[in-house]
Amino acid sequence: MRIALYQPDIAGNVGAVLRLSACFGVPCDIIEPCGFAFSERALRRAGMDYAIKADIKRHADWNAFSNAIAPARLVLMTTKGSISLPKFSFQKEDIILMGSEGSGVPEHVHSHVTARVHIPLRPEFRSLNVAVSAGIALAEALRQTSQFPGECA
Ligand SMILES: C[S@@+](CC[C@H](N)C(=O)[O-])C[C@H]1O[C@@H](n2cnc3c(N)ncnc32)[C@H](O)[C@@H]1O
Repeated sequence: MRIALYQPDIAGNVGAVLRLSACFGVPCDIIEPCGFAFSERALRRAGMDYAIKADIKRHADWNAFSNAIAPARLVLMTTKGSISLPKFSFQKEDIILMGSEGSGVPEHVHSHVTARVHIPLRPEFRSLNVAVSAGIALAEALRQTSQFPGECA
């Protein structure tokens, strides 16, 4: 399992996802450009001591990411997903792709992914915070594939 962030805008959200990544031992791909100056130094300065222990791979853009990860399945978390999280079956090598805070991912990314999955919400609410949705999706994926730390598959 891996988690990938598409052009994240908010440093605090990236810090929260990198903390998930470090705590669960799940590598994190960051698809740039980011909406802020991303660097290990900045993470250290912000006191994100968990985050700097994450296995981070930075990619200059979508094409660089896409070439680096083939042939893994890409599971896009999106409010427009055609299948709901409780009904989706994860596989061990899946990459969970999260959209950017403002605009999710562009159409060409929607058409590139293997599956588009939504977390069901009450109808009057549009979306969750990106780091919260990453945590919910990752927990379900790790549970289904018996990949929580210390679990034997
Ligand atoms: C604040 S939302 C962005 C909303 C954006 N307007 C869109 O259409 O994707 C940031 C990211 O969190 C994830 N997300 C938020 N709520 C979600 C939900 N209910 N189901 C699946 N993913 C969700 C998606 O990856 C989304 O791109």
